[in-house]
This record gives sequence, C-alpha cells and structure tokens, in this order.
Amino acid sequence: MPQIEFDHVSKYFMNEKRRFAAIDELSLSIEAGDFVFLIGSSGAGKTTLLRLLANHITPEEGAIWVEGQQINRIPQWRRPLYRRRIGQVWQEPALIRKKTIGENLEIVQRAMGVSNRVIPQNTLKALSIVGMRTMADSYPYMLSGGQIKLVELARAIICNPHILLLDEITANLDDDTGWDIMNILNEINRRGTTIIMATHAKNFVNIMCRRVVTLVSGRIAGDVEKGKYGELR
Ligand SMILES: Nc1ncnc2c1ncn2[C@@H]1O[C@H](COP(=O)(O)OP(=O)(O)OP(=O)(O)O)[C@@H](O)[C@H]1O
Repeated sequence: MPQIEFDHVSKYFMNEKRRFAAIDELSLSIEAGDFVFLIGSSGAGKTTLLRLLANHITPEEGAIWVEGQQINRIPQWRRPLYRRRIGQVWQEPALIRKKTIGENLEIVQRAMGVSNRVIPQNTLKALSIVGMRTMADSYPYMLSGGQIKLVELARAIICNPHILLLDEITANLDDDTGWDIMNILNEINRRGTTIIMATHAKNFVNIMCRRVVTLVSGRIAGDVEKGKYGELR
C-alpha cells in the first residue's frame, strides 16, 4: 500500500462568487521514502495540495489516505497526533520572534506532547542536523533568511516525522544556501523520511533528478521518476 494516496480529490474555493476547483479530481500515490518535487506555475494548486495533506483543509470530494488512515475523517481531537507525523515548512514565517531558537523548538515539542526529559537533547539534535547547533540562544531577528529556513526545517523534523512537506523552502535564498538546504534534505530523505517539496527552483529540480509531479489548474499534467523541470513524461 502506498504511504500517501489521493483518490479523486477536489478542493474548491470561491473566486468572485464563482466556485472553482483549486485541486481538481486529483489522484496521486506516493511510496514511503519517496522524494517528490511538486512544480507548476503560480496558482496551479501546489500549496493547496500540501495543505490538504497537512490536514489544514479538507477536500469536498474524494479521499486522502496516509499510512492506511483516511485523514479527512480524523476527528478534530486526534489531528495533533496526526500532525506529529507530518513535518511542515510553509512560506509564512513560523518562528516566534520574542523567543530564542531553542525556546521556539521547545514550544513546538511541548505542543506535540514530547516529554520534558528529552526536549533539550531533541533540540540540539535537530539543530545539529541543519548545522545550527550554536544558534540555540539567538533570537530569530539575529538570523539571515537562509538561517531562518534552516531553523524552520529543524523545527519540522524535531519529532522525526514520517513525511516532510515543504512549500518553497529555497525561495529568495542565494544558491549556496539553497544547496545547503538541498543537501540536508537529501540526508533526511536518505534516513527514510518522505519529502514532498513545492518549488519553482528549476536548477535544484534538474540537478537532484528525483520524482517530478507537475500540476496545471489543480490537475496532474506530468509525473516523472527522475524527472527534470517541465518534463511531463
Ligand atoms: N483560501 C483560499 N481562498 C480562495 N482561493 C484560494 C485559497 N487558497 C488558494 N486559493 C486559490 O487556489 C488556487 C491555487 O492556489 P495555490 O496557493 O495552491 O497555488 P500554488 O501553485 O501554490 O501557487 P504559488 O506557486 O504562487 O504558491 C489559486 O487560484 C489561489 O488563488
């Protein structure tokens, strides 16, 4: 059974009083340990697909299965448990500005019910993986845009998620920082985490040579193993 399965999923939004499908009868299977680039022009539905998978929003039609569970049927009170298995980095800033990096990572672990005993070692481990171990006492405003993304990545992997959702994690970063992030992602994926990354970064997609799913108007226009940006089959 695939780890993730979208079965004829549609998600509608309103646009000037007209209902339109941001995700349109989409079916997609992803195996555990896969590395998937989600590409497509602005408005194609990439973020919406990730938000459906994160269970932030629910589809009007179809079913989404993750590890044998139909996630749109998970009762509200059990959703935090589900989210613990899903690491997430979104385009919007996620760190609390008045807390240090270490405190930010502590807060997210508490919210996920991690025992106090292991929080400090988890924090250091996650920061080490992204090369930010020495930054635990810094505040977010002291960090560059790239360092912020690295800390957000540490925050996303702190509970060893099975699946990592990334929305434009390299946007507005210089190439070197982008490559640092791609190398870390490669390593996280090599250790078994499934990665689904929405991106416009052509060069990263082309050099990484992983699965490329292309969305057009909420539908899958291409799905290529070891693909290149813009390759449809
Ligand atoms: N909450 C919402 N309410 C209304 N429309 C929405 C909402 N969220 C997304 N949309 C619309 O759904 C469509 C898909 O948006 P989405 O953000 O998923 O695209 P995207 O491929 O991630 O784009 P980008 O590359 O610019 O991030 C767009 O037309 C967008 O305006």
